[in-house]
Amino acid sequence: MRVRFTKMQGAGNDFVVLDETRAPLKLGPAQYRWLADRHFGVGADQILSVRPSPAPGIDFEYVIHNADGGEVEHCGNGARCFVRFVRERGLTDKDTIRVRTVNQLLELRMLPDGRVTVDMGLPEFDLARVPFDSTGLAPHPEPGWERWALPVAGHAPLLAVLSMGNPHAVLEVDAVDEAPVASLGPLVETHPAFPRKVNVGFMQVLSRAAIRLRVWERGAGETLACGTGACAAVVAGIRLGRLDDRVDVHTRGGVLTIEWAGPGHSVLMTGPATTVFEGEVEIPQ
Ligand SMILES: N[C@@H](CCC[C@H](N)C(=O)O)C(=O)O
Repeated sequence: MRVRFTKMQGAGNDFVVLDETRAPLKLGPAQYRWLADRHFGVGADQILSVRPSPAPGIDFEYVIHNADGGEVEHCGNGARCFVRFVRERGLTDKDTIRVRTVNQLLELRMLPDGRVTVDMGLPEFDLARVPFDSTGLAPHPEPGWERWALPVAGHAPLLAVLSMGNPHAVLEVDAVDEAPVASLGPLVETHPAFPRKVNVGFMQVLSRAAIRLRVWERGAGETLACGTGACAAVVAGIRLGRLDDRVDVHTRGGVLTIEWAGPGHSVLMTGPATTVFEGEVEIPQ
């Protein structure tokens, strides 16, 4: 099957974007995996499929697959790339775009400088909805919240657990460059306490308005940036009393600005989104 695609990136988190606004491509998990493969396919952390409006008042629908072929709920950097994609292809000329994902309705705004602001919705702290099974684990209470010591490979990292529409665990480290992202990340990702697995953020607090962050992503491994991971880390840092309500998140691929006014408020994420190239490939069946 021959497919046209656009390669995009947001703070170094990279995507193959597919235009399904005229006709569905009907790809399966093996085909998504091939598109994401950096050796045999195009190469990407996630595949974004842009589909037509599913209902009045909503401009588009978009579907996200991780590099491992699994469908996921949310992708912050992908949402910004999605906006540039529909604008650059002339699919809309709106500055504010409403899009439905598998479990959310998002509002995205194109800024005059080319960056995009995404209303990422409300963070979810109900553990059952993350989902996180705390059976047998004792909470470590903190002023305003709690963290959880998760037994993994002889360690017990203290995790803040929440959902941004997708599941996140955030742990604080002294120096993010030395953090055990590739060794601890997959162990936490697949721990039975997270029945749908989890994205794992390693956060170094620089000041009340700046953090450094690396994320081991569920279904993709470490990426240069994770938008929902940046939101989860900042929300966790605010609830734990370490951060103010507007924070610059320094990732290995760029800076994302996250704002959260507290419970009951949506998280706002602002950052870059860039088209890298367009192409056409024959996907093996
Ligand atoms: N890179 C994304 C997150 C993509 C989905 C994630 N790996 C998951 O499985 O939930 C972002 O920018 O948020």
